[in-house]
Amino acid sequence: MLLDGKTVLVTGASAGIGRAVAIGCAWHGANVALNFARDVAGAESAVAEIEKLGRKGVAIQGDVADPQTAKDFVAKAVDALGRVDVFVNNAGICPFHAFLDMPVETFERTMQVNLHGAYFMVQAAANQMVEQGDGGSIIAMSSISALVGGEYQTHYTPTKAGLHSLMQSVAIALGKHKIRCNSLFPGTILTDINKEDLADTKKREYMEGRIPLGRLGQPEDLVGPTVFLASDLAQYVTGASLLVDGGAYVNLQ
Ligand SMILES: NC(=O)C1=CN([C@@H]2O[C@H](COP(=O)(O)OP(=O)(O)OC[C@H]3O[C@@H](n4cnc5c(N)ncnc54)[C@H](OP(=O)(O)O)[C@@H]3O)[C@@H](O)[C@H]2O)C=CC1
Ligand SMILES: C[C@H](O)[C@@H]1OC(=O)[C@H](O)[C@@H]1O
Repeated sequence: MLLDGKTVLVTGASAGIGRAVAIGCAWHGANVALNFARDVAGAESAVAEIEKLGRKGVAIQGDVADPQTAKDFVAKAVDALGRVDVFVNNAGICPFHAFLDMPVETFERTMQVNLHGAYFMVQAAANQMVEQGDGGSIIAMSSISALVGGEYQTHYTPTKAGLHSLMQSVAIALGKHKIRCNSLFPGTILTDINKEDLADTKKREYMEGRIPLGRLGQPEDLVGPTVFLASDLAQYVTGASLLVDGGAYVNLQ
């Protein structure tokens, strides 16, 4: 199995993409520690799924916007599972809002969760990998939004571009430690984050119509790309990004 014997940490894994990726990594052989903020039942059921696959799973609660959460998550994951081979920075929010009257708190919270939180999480995971001395893989759940704009996402798209920029810089900083750092760029994936936005049938049909593969994404669509970047199949891939969008980005006209 591609992730046999590896320990994977995933942030924001009580629901959506993070949950699918955590369970998917276990399916491919990994033990998994998952971070979440509020959804205890979601996190516990993800651990139950991981254990059903015969792997170890542990759920650790913490708000990634607090820099201390990063140190605590990595320390508790190492206590429970022994080490960190793969770190998936996935936790994120996207409270859709117009630009001209964006509340300061919405802007700041989005930055703190999506970008500041990622910075300290990646730093904590990288320090653990450096201490272990045998490399690792860091994967950021960035977005197609790192490449394109969104009218109601002016606070969000910069966090996704920033996340990819962080991966590019840490790929250089951590290369000497054999730690690879890459970004995934999901397109529109059906999860709670956009449930309300896509409840608008006209918008949903427009979005679907833009996708050459003919459908919006499901959280499970991110499992294969994550496992690839996590595994030794990607041993010479670092500082890279991979679009997982059914072809939406290239469909201009
Ligand atoms: N869905 C999409 O179309 C796309 C999503 N992405 C990115 O993928 C990632 C996952 O999104 P998605 O699965 O759709 O979203 P969901 O809303 O379905 O899930 C978000 C997850 O993040 C957790 N989370 C939210 N805030 C925090 C926090 N402060 N600290 C720790 N955990 C937190 C939630 O946990 P809890 O509920 O327990 O708080 C939940 O487990 C995000 O970074 C998003 O930007 C990128 C491109 C497209
Ligand atoms: C939440 C949105 O539906 C989703 O988030 C992203 O990053 C994608 O670009 C979509 O806009």
